[in-house]
Amino acid sequence: MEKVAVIGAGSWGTALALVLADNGHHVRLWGRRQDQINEINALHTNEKYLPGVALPTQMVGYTSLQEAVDGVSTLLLVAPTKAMREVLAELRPHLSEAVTIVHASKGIEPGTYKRISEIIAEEIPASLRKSIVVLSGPSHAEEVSLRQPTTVTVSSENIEEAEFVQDLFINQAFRVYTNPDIVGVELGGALKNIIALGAGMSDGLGYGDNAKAALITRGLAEIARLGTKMGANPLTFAGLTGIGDLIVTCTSVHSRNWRAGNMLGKGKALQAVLDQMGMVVEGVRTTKAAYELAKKEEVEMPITSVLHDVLFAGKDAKEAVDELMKRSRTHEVEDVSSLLSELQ
Ligand SMILES: NC(=O)C1=CN([C@@H]2O[C@H](COP(=O)(O)OP(=O)(O)OC[C@H]3O[C@@H](n4cnc5c(N)ncnc54)[C@H](OP(=O)(O)O)[C@@H]3O)[C@@H](O)[C@H]2O)C=CC1
Ligand SMILES: O=C(CO)COP(=O)(O)O
Repeated sequence: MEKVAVIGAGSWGTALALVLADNGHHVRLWGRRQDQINEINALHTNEKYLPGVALPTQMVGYTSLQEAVDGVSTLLLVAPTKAMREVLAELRPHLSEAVTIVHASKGIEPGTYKRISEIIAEEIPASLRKSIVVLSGPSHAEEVSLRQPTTVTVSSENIEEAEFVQDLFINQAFRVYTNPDIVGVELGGALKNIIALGAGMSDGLGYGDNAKAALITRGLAEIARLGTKMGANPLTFAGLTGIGDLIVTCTSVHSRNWRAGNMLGKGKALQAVLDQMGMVVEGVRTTKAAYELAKKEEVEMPITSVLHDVLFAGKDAKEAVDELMKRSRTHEVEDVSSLLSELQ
């Protein structure tokens, strides 16, 4: 059995800690608020983030990073993307030997356009890490904590380390696959949150299932377009961390991105929505990062582009949909359009 420190005691960190504890591992869950950690240790609950869920008694909460990481073989990072660098910088002095570093967060850093594995590689020296492994896929914490059937993918440049992490997590309710395409796995997980905001917005505007199916399908097309430009395997977007996560986030009431989009579609202002959510809505920052990255890389991302304008430039949500519908006609499959333009 392994000693694992889970860094981030929000919904997802707590749910993943529960999977590890179910598998018999020694789990330390780090959070920054003493009241929350007292609750986890005394009452074995985390009511703010996973209401009604009884946590295993062998899961121990810490507010000291030093104590949480002392002697562990594996770190699981589950902080919001915007806090990742700060958490890693705080963590670094407490690491004395190389550990396996897993992350399960979903985002891209605005300004640098770095994926989280790239941020980890920058912040933690190579001598202190055995490998960096990404865990991603269609997996809402609320369902994982009820042990409902869930599938995810782990990805690393080091296949043995990916398999080590697969073995840490896999159980009857939580099935884990491996995929060597770390770029595709991370980008699929991050970019689907943009489309989920759009799907929520479409529902909030009162549009139906046709519109949502269009957003999911054309959303996947633009995710794959940017992803392949950044070096991903296009087939990854047909898998759990691509279409799988896109479906769950665009259609589940558990999705914070969908819920935030829904409120925006009903006319609420962005800041009011974020204040009301009280949980991380990664899609907002990721929209900004992806919009800028797509411009830089000259990749067409029409849905991301109009969402960017709704979130950050005051565009009306209904007008954004009209704009998407009025775009000039095109082929659905890009290879066809490039072939035709070559023939012309
Ligand atoms: N929830 C889910 O089902 C899933 C989430 N994810 C991803 O996991 C990541 C974390 O999300 P999730 O757990 O849901 O988020 P939550 O909103 O549930 O919790 C956020 C957690 O991060 C902590 N936090 C916030 N800011 C900082 C900071 N500056 N330094 C340290 N800790 C901080 C919060 O602490 P505090 O309470 O003290 O504010 C809280 O513990 C995201 O990238 C998300 O996309 C991926 C798959 C599923
Ligand atoms: O990534 C997730 C499910 O796979 C969680 O999505 P939300 O952050 O929108 O809740």
